[in-house]
Amino acid sequence: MANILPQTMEKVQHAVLGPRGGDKVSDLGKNTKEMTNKMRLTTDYGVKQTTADDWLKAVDKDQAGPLLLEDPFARERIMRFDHERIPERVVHARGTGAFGKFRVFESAEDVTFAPVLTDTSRETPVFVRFSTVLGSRGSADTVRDVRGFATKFYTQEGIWDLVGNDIPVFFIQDAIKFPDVIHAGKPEPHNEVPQAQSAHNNFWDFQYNHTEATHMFMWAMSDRAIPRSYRMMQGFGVNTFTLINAKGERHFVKFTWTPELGVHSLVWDEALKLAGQDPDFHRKDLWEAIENGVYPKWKFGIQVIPEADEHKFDFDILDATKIWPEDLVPTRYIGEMELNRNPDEFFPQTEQIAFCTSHVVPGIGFSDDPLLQGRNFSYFDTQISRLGVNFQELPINRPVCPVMNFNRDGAMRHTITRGTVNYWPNRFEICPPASHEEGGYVEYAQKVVGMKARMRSEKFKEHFNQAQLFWNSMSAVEKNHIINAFMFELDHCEDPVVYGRMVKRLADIDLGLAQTVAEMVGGEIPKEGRPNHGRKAPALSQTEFPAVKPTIASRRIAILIGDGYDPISFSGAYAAITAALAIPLVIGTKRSKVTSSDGSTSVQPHHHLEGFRSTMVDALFIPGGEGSVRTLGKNGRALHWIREAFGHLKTIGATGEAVNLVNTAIGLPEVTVSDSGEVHDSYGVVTLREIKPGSLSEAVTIAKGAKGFLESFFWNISQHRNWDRELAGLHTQVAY
Ligand code: HEM
Repeated sequence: MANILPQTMEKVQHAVLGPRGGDKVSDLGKNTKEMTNKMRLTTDYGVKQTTADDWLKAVDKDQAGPLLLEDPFARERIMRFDHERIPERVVHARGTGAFGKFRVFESAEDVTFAPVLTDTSRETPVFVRFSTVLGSRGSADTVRDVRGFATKFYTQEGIWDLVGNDIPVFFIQDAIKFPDVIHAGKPEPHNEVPQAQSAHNNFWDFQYNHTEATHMFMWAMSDRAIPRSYRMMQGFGVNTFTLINAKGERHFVKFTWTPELGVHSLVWDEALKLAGQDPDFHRKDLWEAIENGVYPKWKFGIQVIPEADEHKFDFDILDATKIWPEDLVPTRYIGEMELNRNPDEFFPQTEQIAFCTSHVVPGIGFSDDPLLQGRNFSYFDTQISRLGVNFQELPINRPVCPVMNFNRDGAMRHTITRGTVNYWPNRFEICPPASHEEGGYVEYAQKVVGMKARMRSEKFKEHFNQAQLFWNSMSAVEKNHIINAFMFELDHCEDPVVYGRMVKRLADIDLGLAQTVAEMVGGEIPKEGRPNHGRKAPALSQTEFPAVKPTIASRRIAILIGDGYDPISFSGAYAAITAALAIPLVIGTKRSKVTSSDGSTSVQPHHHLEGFRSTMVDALFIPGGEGSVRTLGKNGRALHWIREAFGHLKTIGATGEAVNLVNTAIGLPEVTVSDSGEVHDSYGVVTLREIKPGSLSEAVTIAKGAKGFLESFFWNISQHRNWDRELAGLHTQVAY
């Protein structure tokens, strides 16, 4: 293969195609309108209308008459509305997205010539869509499911779509199985139940019968499947792609996103409740963070294997049910992405965005991964039925670089191309193919040999080693959560054949796991299992991914108050929470004004106790004040807030009289509280009985071993959840 010089290529392209704007937002500006009160209502064909309320009728002032079909305005409104819906995505139907930017801080030119991965001075606009897989468009955000993490890079060389998930492996090795795995997971065909759930017979029947899914279902039962936020998930390209460098050498590659805020999850009871209490929880969370200027960021990493090393591993590196363990192939972090702008309108942006794994730019290529190759066919094909053959012309999908070719016509064609020819070769030499040097995409000259046969290479047949590796690498808490997930899921399978077999399958991973689950779900308790190799791998447990630096930024912190609250603690905590870029949410016994103990101040709460729930916040603070605490103590919902936050392992802070309230509500001897001017931290319950001037200062440093009340409270919140509480079994002793 000839050498390719990216800089030359870029210069030639500029000369041939003209200057190019890298700014997707200004590109979208061509199609964006503002609505103002200066404008007047018109039909779609531009004629001003005098009413938006009355259909033209045969009518007089005493009698209603029939509507007249002749009214073009009314007909336009109704017919236009009748056709508003388009098919939802066949998978990943529910999602949300945001704009942002991507930049490499370390050039990967040793392995690729793609400027998006080598040019450190370049900022590439992106749009990211996060999603669940199984649920329909109107389903809930917090269900147990894989999350999609799809990134559209608007590069100067064309669109690169990196269509990944928050889990690095997949259920199947060969794309031909995709309809089966999705049918088995979606609602069952006879009654369309259950919605957005894997907890049913068909899902688990398939998992048992299809052993290559074993590794993936372990991930799907882990905390990865119930993220706290899209902002706190890793992303993985999953499939094996290739990178080609300027010398024409090829490397295999896997792509990874790692969040700056750390990888964090909900707890299952919270996820279950949120699905009903706030089905848009993740959607709102991303929106709120961006609106508040707390922009989520991810490091971009690559794992790279030289072509010559393809067969050096005991697994096939083209098998999407396998990870490349980091001790064998370390991740090299080379870039960073920030999401910093919410869409203007959901439908033409987040809904109409269309990702295709087949969209890659020069310097990036495919591998023979049999899942990826099927995906490369499927995405383009599905966009044709969802959006139409001209889907790439839609504003959100069109590249920021020039597009020119002989594709023509089709439903909803927008582009008007002047000239007399629509074919190549033509006598004018219009729109010739680009040469290599001009940036034309050149397939890597890969030698292909083989028989034409429906088979996979030998290493694809091993299905359990990495499922064991994953289980062995989990922390004690994560193992508990996986056990509980199986207990829940298999309890929802009514067919004893399904749960009985699944328990046997678990013995292929770990006998103790299988026995514990079997006892709970009612399957026969296995006596022996497949020997566990005992190996562990770094970077599989999400405890390996704390936030880059301890922070409470963007965390929601509820402050519970009633009339008679202590104004000093209240305002001290409120100011410090705000200064730390977290979100204070005042939850009152009512939403009308609540007055402080000395009558000096009053505050209008954001919500009242019934309207909002502890599930929607990360932590709880209750200031003292005799009257407030007395009222809260008699309010069952307030007590439930405290107990539920405790059960969900959240940090709880209390000062003054509220210390006793918290102590009584939790009611466990193991959880102790402050009885003086000393701050006390017991299992993440942070209390201070006596408030002195300066006890709650606004400037808080978040660091381990903090002594002050807010320091200790914030440090606990920055750790996400109090796992010691769970390890001591305390969370299960409180009713919530
Ligand atoms: C490595 C495994 C896979 C991953 C990581 C993955 C990821 C994703 C993601 C993130 C989306 C949502 C895109 C969006 O937000 O618009 C999606 C949609 C979709 N995926 Fe996959 N997928 C995988 C496997 C497959 C396979 C094997 C097929 C078919 C052979 C497939 C077909 C589809 C289809 C048809 C859609 C809907 C696209 C649309 O309507 O816009 N996926 N996938």
